[in-house]
Amino acid sequence: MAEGTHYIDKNEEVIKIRGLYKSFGDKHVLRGVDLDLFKGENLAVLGRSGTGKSVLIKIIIGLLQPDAGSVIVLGEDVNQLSYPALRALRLKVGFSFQSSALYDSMTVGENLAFPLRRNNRSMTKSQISKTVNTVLEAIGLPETINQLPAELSGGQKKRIGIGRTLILRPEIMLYDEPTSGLDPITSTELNNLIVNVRERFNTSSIVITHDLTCAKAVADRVAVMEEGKFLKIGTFDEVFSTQEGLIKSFYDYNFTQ
Ligand SMILES: Nc1ncnc2c1ncn2[C@@H]1O[C@H](COP(=O)(O)OP(=O)(O)OP(=O)(O)O)[C@@H](O)[C@H]1O
Repeated sequence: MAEGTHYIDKNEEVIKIRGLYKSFGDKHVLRGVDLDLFKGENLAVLGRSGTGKSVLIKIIIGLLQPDAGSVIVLGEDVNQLSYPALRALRLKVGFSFQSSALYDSMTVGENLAFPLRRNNRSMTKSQISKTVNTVLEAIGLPETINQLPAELSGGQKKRIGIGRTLILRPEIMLYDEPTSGLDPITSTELNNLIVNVRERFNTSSIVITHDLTCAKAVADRVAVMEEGKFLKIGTFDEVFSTQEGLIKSFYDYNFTQ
């Protein structure tokens, strides 16, 4: 992956998951998930559709309750928090939706300002405007400030979606399929952005993706999920140096077609 000046602290887990189980009726989705995200780390979570990646993310941000196991985020046990404490924690965990989830009737600038207006009521207009400009510059789209989402390309929308998540300065970023639906060149730009975000905003991140080029470009470690647990976790080369069937087929599908 791209080299930077970041430092990964392997003594500090910003997310620590142990023994996580979740079923819906008789459908056992998570079956014993253990996972650490270290401070400063970018971790890619790979897995086929329906293996439980989104369920895992929803449990991390407290939108779903697990049946068993523990999820510690920034030192707090997500399942034991009161609603106000959970809300406060969620402000430190930015979730960047696959769909970008922008408000169509608002300009880019208004979309970015919206989370600040809602969550930082003490900020002045000029502080909000300054913060919006800083983030727009960081994501490389300052010229779009007065545009509507409908006027943006797919790649630009994804960048603005990421910007809107960054505006609250989260400590952890969760990216859901950041490159899905994008051409290879735009995907590369998104991958570079994810690497730059870590450098500039000191985030630790989980990147959910099917795109191995993305995983290779952005992640320090990759974790392959299959049937509700992690089959293998390690550097890209460690994980994909195997001849093991499922992992090899994942690799072949991405790189040898
Ligand atoms: N609220 C729910 N009620 C019932 N079943 C659910 C619920 N949420 C998820 N599931 C089931 O859990 C399984 C895992 O879903 P999940 O969305 O986590 O998969 P995924 O790995 O994120 O897939 P994809 O890559 O397609 O997004 C699926 O079979 C899904 O139908």
